[in-house]
Amino acid sequence: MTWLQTKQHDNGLTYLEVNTALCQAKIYLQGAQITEFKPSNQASLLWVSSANDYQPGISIRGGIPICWPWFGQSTQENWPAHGFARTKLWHVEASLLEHDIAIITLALSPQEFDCEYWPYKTQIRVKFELGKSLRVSLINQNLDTQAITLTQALHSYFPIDDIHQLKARGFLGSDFIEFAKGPFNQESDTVRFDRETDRVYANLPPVQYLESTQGTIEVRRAQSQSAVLWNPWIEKSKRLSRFLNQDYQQMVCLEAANVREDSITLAPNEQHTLMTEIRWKE
Ligand SMILES: O=P(O)(O)OC[C@H]1O[C@H](O)[C@H](O)[C@@H](O)[C@@H]1O
Repeated sequence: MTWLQTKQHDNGLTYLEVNTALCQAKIYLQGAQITEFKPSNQASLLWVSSANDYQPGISIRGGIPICWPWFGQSTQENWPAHGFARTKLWHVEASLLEHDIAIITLALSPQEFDCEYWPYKTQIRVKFELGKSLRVSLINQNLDTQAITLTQALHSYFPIDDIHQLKARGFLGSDFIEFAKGPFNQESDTVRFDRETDRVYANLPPVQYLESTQGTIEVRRAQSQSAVLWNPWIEKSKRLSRFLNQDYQQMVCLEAANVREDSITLAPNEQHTLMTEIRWKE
């Protein structure tokens, strides 16, 4: 059996299935969204809601949605939250297996760019490196004649056996904004969860740990000046699409990002790569 297969979900979405000596994974072409990553002999490292219905044109609730070229709500009324890249159809630009590491690059074709939202010539690619760890790089290049400014996030959803027991570590010394208030100084290294949490962190160290009874997930970021930590808790869970009321108990998002004051400005021809790498801590 080949290590890479192209398959189709019953609802029509195309995905890549990866099976190597080191891991199994699924990557949807819509949104360049990885929904499954399981290192061999270890548990899954990504969470997807069982309420998800994999419909064309609708972002999948889980895995790693790509938020681009803006994060959160747009300043423009009625523009989609988290940009347009997460619902567009990407194509496979390259795939190879090197020392058992699967390397797959997806790109967004120029015709998939929505000129209403983004009238600039830009190239974006997502490179997945799948081994014992998962590395995701969002590569932005400005092909325009003017500078462009964008915000972005790799919106990773992680599986947690019980949110009440979770200790998210590695936050000491950072600052965060929450619900339009702050910045607050993060005074302890560990964050615990007992309410809706929706923080944008700045000055955060490059590695955090999600420690729960099933193990510790290590989350690394590079060229990421911000990170978002999110759990919708009880009330917001009821309003979220493709999300069960009790799903908040089993997930947390820790997102490698460049948002708010940490937006990225690219001069003509300039390139920027946002990266996150996740693994089970040995
Ligand atoms: O429902 P979505 O558009 O996918 O957004 C899901 C969540 O994304 C981020 O983590 C934001 O900080 C949250 O405020 C938002 O609720």
